[in-house]
Amino acid sequence: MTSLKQFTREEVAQHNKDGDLWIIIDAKVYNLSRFADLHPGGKTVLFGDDIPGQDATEAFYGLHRHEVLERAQYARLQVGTVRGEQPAIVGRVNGALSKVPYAEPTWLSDGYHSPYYTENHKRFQRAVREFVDEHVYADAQAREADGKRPSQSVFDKMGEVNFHAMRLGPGKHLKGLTLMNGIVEPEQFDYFHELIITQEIVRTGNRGYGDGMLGGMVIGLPPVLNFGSNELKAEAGQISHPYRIVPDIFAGKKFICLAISEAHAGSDVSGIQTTAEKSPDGKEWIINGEKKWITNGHTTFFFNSFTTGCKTEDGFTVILVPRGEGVSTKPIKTSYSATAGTAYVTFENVRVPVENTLGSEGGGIFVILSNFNHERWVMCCSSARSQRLVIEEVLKWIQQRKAFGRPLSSQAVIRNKVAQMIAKAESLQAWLENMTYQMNNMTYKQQSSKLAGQLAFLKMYSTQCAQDTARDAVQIFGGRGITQTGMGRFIEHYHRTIPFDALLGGAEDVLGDLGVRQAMRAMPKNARL
Ligand code: HEM
Repeated sequence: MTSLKQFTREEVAQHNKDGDLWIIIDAKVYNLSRFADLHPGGKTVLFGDDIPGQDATEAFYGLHRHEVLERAQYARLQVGTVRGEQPAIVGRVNGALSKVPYAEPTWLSDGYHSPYYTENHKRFQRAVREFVDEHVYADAQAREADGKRPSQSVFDKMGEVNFHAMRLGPGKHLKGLTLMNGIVEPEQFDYFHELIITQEIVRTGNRGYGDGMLGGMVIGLPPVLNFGSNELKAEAGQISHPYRIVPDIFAGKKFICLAISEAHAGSDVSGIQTTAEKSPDGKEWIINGEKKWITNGHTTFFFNSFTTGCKTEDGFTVILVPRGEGVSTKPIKTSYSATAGTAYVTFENVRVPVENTLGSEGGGIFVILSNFNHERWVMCCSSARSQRLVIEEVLKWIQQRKAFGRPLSSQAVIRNKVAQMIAKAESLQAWLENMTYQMNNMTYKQQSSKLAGQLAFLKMYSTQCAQDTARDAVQIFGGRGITQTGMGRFIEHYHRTIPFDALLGGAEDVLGDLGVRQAMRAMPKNARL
């Protein structure tokens, strides 16, 4: 910036015609003379009232995100600054907390208090935010745009600080690992640390990328950790055996996903038609069938494994199937996001050792159910945080966008919609933190009996709120809320991808029903009005 020239406003005003066009945006002087013909918004708009040679700050921010000016090809249009003036508008600052009201949960907002978070959680949050902003954010924007899987370099970087391992929550799997460069000890790592990790990833604003970022591992690996043999998991360091997958998965070198649903079976696991039969010598499973809607099934095609639900002689059995002969995947086009790698997975006479069985033969339902509470809680963490991101986008938009000569925020109907969004996001986070505190203080068994209903309700309510918020945000952003580039790009993505949350991990109605049935079971039989 020091080499940039300074101009008076009068000097800038001389450049006001076709072929010699300058404008001022936030005290910065831009030469648009050659760019005018290439401007994505057209040439004529650049010659509208009070634009050529003038201060176009307000007009610019009514039509563009700040990030436009940060892109290299546009940043170089800046030729100087206005003498005696300083740019005041701040864009995204890596690692920083947002100053926009309600953009951060209260525990990260100035002057608020929380009984839940320790100094260690705060330090951890700062480190994770810096990490995500520095190493993940840009990749999330680029991959969501081109529909490819998250870049291997990002998986590798995350592996270096054991990010992938931490996404599975507290537990034995963390033993001996250095977490986030040693900020938190493995024994100290709790569900609030995990909540922080999940909520910070969500801030990239790309829901599909979030799932592409090993969503399949978060649901596919716990059955291996909890029910796989030691031989199958292998200790750190012994990574050469093809089935010893855990250390490689934590390093971001191998991948895993959960392969349960099929064309005939979603919530209704008993409808599964993929079969696993024993070979004549009893040493191998021979697997045949087709799985559908498998998150990460396609994009994590290198060295991946499938935690697969199969129909066996004894009922339903879960088997770890490494990619190999007879396994093929192909992408499914959904309204969601190609980055998530949603796939068909076909098994044709695939042979795996019987040692790859997870849990007991016929005991697959238990293996799958044992995962549900954690999976739903993770989804609540991400849903509560992504709603806050929408609020931040909306608050900025209604401040900078003018309609009928006034900012959108001057319309009571708009303020009312925003009020609903904020009330929902705040109540979700408060409930979520309560649940997280309970998880930290309950045994696994207590969690199963006491939290299944609560988490079912929380997940149901999170996705109901999310859909209301998405719909209202689109109304507020208008056409830009359905446009994949430009000012409403996060809103468009959110609105398009949010129905997915309401289906995965239990559809809303099923979850509500589960919670009430559990409550009825716990009713004192002698209770009367
Ligand atoms: C440094 C100066 C500018 C740059 C680099 C720039 C760049 C861009 C870009 C990249 C877009 C496409 C946005 C998208 O992704 O959808 C765009 C759209 C547009 N720009 Fe500019 N622009 C500049 C100045 C202006 C000015 C001064 C005006 C006039 C008020 C203007 C009016 C528009 C309009 C009307 C659109 C279409 C917006 C929409 O459909 O939502 N631009 N501009």
